[in-house]
Amino acid sequence: MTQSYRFPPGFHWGAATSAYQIEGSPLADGAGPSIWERFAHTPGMMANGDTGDIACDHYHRYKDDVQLMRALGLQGYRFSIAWSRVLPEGTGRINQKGVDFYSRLVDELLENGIEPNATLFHWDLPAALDDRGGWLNRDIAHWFAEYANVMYKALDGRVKRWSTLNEPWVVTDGGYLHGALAPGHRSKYEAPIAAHNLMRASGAGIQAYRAVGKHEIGVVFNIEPKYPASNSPEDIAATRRAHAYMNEQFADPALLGSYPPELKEIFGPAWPDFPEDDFKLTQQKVDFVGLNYYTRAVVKHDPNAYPLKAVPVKQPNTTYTETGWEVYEQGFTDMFTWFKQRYGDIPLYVTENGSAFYDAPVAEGDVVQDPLRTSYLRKHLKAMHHAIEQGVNLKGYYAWSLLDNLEWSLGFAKRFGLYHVDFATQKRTPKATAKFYAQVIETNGAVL
Ligand SMILES: N=[N+]=NCCCCNC(=O)[C@@H]1[C@H]2[C@H](O)[C@@H](O)[C@H](O)[C@@H](CO)[C@@H]12
Repeated sequence: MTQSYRFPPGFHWGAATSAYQIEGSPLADGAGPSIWERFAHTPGMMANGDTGDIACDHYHRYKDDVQLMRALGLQGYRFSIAWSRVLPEGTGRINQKGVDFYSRLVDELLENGIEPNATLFHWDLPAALDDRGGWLNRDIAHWFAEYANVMYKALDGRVKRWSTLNEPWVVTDGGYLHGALAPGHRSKYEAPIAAHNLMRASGAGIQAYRAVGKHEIGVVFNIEPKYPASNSPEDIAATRRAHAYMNEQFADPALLGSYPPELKEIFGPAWPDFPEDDFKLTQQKVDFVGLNYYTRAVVKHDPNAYPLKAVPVKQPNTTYTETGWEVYEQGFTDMFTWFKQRYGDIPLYVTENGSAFYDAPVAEGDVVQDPLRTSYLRKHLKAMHHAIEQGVNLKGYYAWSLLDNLEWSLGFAKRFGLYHVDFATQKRTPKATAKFYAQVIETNGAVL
């Protein structure tokens, strides 16, 4: 009997983006600068000197982009809100024109039968708050709750699914430890403090929602399953450290109210003794958790690797994407199994999954042929279906990304979109993967 890949009735199919990566016009209509506005305009920080000044011009083209979503039959759209568009100084004065943009976007989605899924923070912290210490200042938990309340008041009731943060690991690893992302710090003393305050802020945002919210709120983590390069005790210990650092450092304070012991092992004296009371804030009941999956890592011990003493090992005879990530769909299934075992049967959404491959330019009206991206999607949807068959409480899937966009400091060259964007003309062109995904949605997976 051939395997059926039909998903449960009501499984939710969507696509995802984020504000700084697609909107453009970062300072329009009274918006304040974010740390990404500053970082992108700092020479040497961005590939090819790319910035989010225009990006996909979604700030002006959002109605047309909603029609692209409708053409795929999307049931949901995950977007983020630029904090400094609505609170130019991060706290205090509200910029109503900024709030109005997101209100118009939500209404456009609802009018087209697409469910809005809003992320409050997708890395673009207001620069004014960074000037006050940003994620290193414990007060940011209150600043974030103030911002969250402004958006709950403006959009709740129309937005039925909220996320506090997107991928706090990337914010601290990229923005505070290695410096490759905004705000570009390089300190193993700052990274744990920023990580902890991110989870305090997320907890404060969830608490604020419980007072006024009518629907669902959760938090989004990137998970990258780790596999030892050998059975040596050193490699197994290195894998354990890498797993705790990337996959447990944020979910544990949110869902267990504690940190894994490996973090003190990794950071040593740079790991603060956080007040026990903090975990009463970081640990809040969530309605769902969003998991972003791209790849796995095979890990070996390396005494010179800072600060993990662990490094990834490139795998032979397999496919890697343009961002250097191994195509490994078994890791997708393994991720769900691990998550359920450690944190219990919390409703889950895949809030991001996708791949960057080179896309050849096409003639007018054609479809961009992207077989490697279609293969990645097909393999990962099947792997996700296996997880559901194994009893994982998975409610939906958001493809990353609706559009080719600004891949942060890697610029526009790394293309994850279901739709190709010609950034010189802003023309959107569907890729073959978009057509395939539309069939997946129409048949609820039966076409896989
Ligand atoms: N090494 N390594 N391993 C993989 C670690 C992945 C960490 N980066 C992400 O998950 C980011 C997430 C982000 O939300 C989005 O804004 C980004 O555009 C995508 C694509 O990059 C993904």
